[in-house]
Amino acid sequence: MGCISSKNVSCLTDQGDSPLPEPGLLSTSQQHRVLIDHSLEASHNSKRSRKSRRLGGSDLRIGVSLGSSHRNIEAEQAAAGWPAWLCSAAAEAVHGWVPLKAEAFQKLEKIGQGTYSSVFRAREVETGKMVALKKVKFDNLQPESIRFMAREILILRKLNHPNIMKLEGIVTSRASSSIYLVFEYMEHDLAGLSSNPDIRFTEPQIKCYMKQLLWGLEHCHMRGVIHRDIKASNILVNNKGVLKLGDFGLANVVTPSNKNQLTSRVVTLWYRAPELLMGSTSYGVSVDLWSVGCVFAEILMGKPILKGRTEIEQLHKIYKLCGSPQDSFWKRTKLPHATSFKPQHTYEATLRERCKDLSATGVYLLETLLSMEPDKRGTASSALNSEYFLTRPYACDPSSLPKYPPNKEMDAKYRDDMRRKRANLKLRDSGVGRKHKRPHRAEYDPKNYAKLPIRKDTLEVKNIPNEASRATTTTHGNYYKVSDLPMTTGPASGFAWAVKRRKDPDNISTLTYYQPSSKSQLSGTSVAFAKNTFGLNLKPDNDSVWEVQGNNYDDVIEEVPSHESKLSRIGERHGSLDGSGLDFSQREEDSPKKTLEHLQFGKQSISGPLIFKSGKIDEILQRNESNIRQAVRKSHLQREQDDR
Ligand SMILES: Nc1ncnc2c1ncn2[C@@H]1O[C@H](COP(=O)(O)OP(=O)(O)OP(=O)(O)O)[C@@H](O)[C@H]1O
Repeated sequence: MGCISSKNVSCLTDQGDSPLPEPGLLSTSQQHRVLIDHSLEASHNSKRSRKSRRLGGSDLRIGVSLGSSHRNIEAEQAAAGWPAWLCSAAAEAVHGWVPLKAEAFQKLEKIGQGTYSSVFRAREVETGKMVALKKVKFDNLQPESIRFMAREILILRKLNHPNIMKLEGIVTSRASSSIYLVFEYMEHDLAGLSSNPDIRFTEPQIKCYMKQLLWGLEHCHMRGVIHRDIKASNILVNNKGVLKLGDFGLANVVTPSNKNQLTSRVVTLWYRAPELLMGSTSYGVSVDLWSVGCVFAEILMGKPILKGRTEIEQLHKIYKLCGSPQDSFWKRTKLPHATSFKPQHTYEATLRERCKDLSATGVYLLETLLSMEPDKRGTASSALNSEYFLTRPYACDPSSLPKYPPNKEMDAKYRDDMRRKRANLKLRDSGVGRKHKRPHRAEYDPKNYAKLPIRKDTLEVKNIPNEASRATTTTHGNYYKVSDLPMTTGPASGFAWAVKRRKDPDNISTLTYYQPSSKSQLSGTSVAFAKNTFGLNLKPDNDSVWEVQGNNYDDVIEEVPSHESKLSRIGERHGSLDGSGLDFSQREEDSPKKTLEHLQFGKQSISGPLIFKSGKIDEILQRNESNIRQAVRKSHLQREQDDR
């Protein structure tokens, strides 16, 4: 199976010079040849590609860079069956391929729900082979979101390794506004397996998974690809014990010569490296190594090790686990938010205590991967050469791994939900919600935002579905139900800003809104706090609420948020370290229309730093809580319908 090259097809299928080949089966090597032959070579040589490299900072740019006869290529692609919207926005991604037909697959059950996609198990009719179909739907066919997905495709086409999820083809039809990416079917993901109480991995098994993960990552890094969303649910495992790294939706390509800035709004919160939390825009592949460390700890312990709900809580947990950085770090660091995150006192590392069962070589590797300083994390190759893998017990063979019943993050969530439902029936009624739900990269539903009656004069947003918006939302894995939220800063907080905030009586039990047009009105706390307390920029008819710099795709592939754009996110904020800080965020998924209406507090729109007294807030929050629940229910129902 697979998309076949429109150029190679004649010799493959013996159809002479037929310009319209039928999709068919290709051997792996043929498919590989197709991938190498086309697309990327073209993109590297094109003028447009050089321009976008200059503009945006990656040597892999999405854009039409197919040489002089762009129109011809579009026509050729249209003739091959690609929809016009796809050819015009992302010709490069599908260049040399022909689409697979929907009828070639029998769609079975839904097996995964991502932020931008639903994943289904399906059977290839002709061969009976199981595949995973990742349905990517484009609201309004916005070119930015199409090109965004195109980058994922291009990166997948660039990679070819047994431990990297292989893109086998693309299903689409001229009439449809969505496409299906076809992947080999994987029975499990590491989130589902490691959280299953019935499964406890042995050391050889853990070594086996870790080695495969590091091999896959080494392949990416050697090709300049930073994954930027490594987490247990993006690591898939099949019944032969083969592990594959998936979901390259946030990946980007960096080269040594490429000095452009990257966005720090990447990687799901629990797996996010400290330098990203501190706002680094010049990071490298070591952010992936940090995430690998988190995954390593997760499969050792059977649960995620750093489950922060806010950026600041995440860093606090990191300090408590790995120790806070030395004074010398704070003196020399130039990370934009470092001072906001400097703890008042130092923390000793507790990693060794928490990993008592792990061998010394394992602890050493884990400590290396979870080094606060990126350049101490080593590389995927050095990790593979570490003593951990070279000492007994050695990694087992993948084929000797037990066969588990299908187990995915989704199954784990279902298990959790059922357990929670049973145990928390009463709590739910009194408004207490989930606190540590596994974070997704993003959790918002643009469709619902689009209809909001937001006043243009008070709220603004720039163009959206691009990497920055997608990345920005990564932090929305963390959310509280609003009525849970403690409204004062607790005494245990050790961070400078939190202490400062306590000294300011107006900042206790208040909500401070940011008004884009009046920076001077930010409340007395640090900007770092304010930016995440409640920044909201909205546009009346846009698909999203995230503001990013630039609205040209090439410009925004890597967002470097301005001061203001950083202030413009809803739902992400610095909470207090002890969880007692002011918090008014909610899941994006949980906060569609109704929620936002209520963020305006009825008819009162947000037009400045509004201060609410705490008593009122409780009342408002309770009202919001019930409205949020209603809205969530509606949006889930809607999503279910859409998926059908
Ligand atoms: N090839 C596959 N085989 C089986 N299941 C898969 C496959 N690819 C993805 N899934 C399942 O679907 C889920 C979502 O897929 P994916 O992560 O690619 O989507 P996404 O929209 O990028 O998600 P997220 O927002 O969580 O990053 C995965 O966690 C996994 O459980």
